[in-house]
Amino acid sequence: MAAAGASWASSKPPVVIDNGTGYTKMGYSGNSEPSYIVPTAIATKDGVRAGDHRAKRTEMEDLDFFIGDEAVARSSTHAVNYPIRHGLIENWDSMERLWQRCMFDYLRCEPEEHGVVLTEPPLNPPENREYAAEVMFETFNVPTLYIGVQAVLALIASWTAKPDAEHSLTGTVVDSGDGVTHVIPVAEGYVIGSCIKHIPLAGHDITKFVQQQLRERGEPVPPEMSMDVARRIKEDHCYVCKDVAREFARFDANPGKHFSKFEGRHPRTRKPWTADVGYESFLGPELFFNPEIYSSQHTKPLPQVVDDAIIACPIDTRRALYNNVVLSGGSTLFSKFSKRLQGDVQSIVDQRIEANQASLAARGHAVREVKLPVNVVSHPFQRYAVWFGGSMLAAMPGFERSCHTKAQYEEEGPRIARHNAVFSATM
Ligand SMILES: Nc1ncnc2c1ncn2[C@@H]1O[C@H](COP(=O)(O)OP(=O)(O)OP(=O)(O)O)[C@@H](O)[C@H]1O
Repeated sequence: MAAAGASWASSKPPVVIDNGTGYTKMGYSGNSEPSYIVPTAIATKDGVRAGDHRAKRTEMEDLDFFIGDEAVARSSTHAVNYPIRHGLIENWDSMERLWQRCMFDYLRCEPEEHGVVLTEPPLNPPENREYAAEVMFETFNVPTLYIGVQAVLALIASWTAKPDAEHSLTGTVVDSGDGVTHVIPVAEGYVIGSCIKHIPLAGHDITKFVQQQLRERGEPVPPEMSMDVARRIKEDHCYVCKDVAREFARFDANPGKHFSKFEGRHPRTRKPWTADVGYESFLGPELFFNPEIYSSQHTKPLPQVVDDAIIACPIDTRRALYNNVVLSGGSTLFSKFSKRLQGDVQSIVDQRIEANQASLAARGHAVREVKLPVNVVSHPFQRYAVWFGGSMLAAMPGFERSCHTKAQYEEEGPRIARHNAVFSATM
């Protein structure tokens, strides 16, 4: 929706906040990195949970609370709450408090002087957008608000991978963060909602898997540190291998060469300990490609899910969707992730083409060579691609015309946020 006659209410750069299930990225538009990445967590005084009802808000207002790493660190004295589940805001009171700290304490901005860009997951209910608008315009008094679709922002961020190429808003976004992995086809800036696929495996599951492997091997990691150590091992040591059977054989042939060490200190006694890091370094990310090693419920490999999503899309979009598979989110950062994904999706596509051609030939039809290239795009901003896409978008000339304004909100109410601005209006 273009804001007719809207003027850019402030010359100050818009604030961009991408709230993920695990981590919130926040900063100012035009920057290449968020100013802060903190856990999307809030800690309130023990026994007093962050209210589930807005009615409770006033009596909670003065209570002390913490967000981010400070909240996580207070898990023994406070009730820690994660207001976003599977990408969707579930606890609006907590979310409002989290935004309050983001703006006033982290970004140190006066929200009434900055436009705000928020992001939304695929299939976000319109009521959630209305609610976000209500909080932003009424509680924070922001002059303008834009709610960007995460997959579209991830596509914009991927332009940095090919600065000279034509900027495309058609592609398949593979977004894997902490809580969920989505495969989202986007055609000319519009998410093809009916073709989105998701798998219930993401970074948190890989961390749990690594933790389980360390535990089963009896590594001397203090139990209270085990989740954090598993996460650090995952982030620093894990990689995607080409062939899991061959990788096992390589390790077994020379364990001394392939096992590495992780050293730490006991949090209370300060006694040093050392753990071996072994098979989990390639088995962790293997969950994406062979999920049955972790879950008996979800067994479809990610490359197959990507292919299923694209095949479900209109035929005239498929070539472009295969040609621009874009990665987004922390759990796509494993070394060689893009290469394996590209190779595996390409194999699925090639096998299907071959089978089709064999069947045509068997029926006496002429067969011509068909090529359908799969291209997986990775880039340096993948970790916070959605945030970065929001930052780029909000710095584009004319962006303000796509924002909802305070004046519109006052005239029409929260329903102005039901529909997102047509993205191309800003380009
Ligand atoms: N270098 C890395 N290698 C592998 N995983 C990483 C790396 N850096 C961060 N991660 C993982 O990425 C995940 C966080 O990613 P991200 O911030 O994209 O998720 P989110 O936006 O909070 O979650 P969601 O997308 O599910 O809402 C965590 O599980 C984290 O451990």
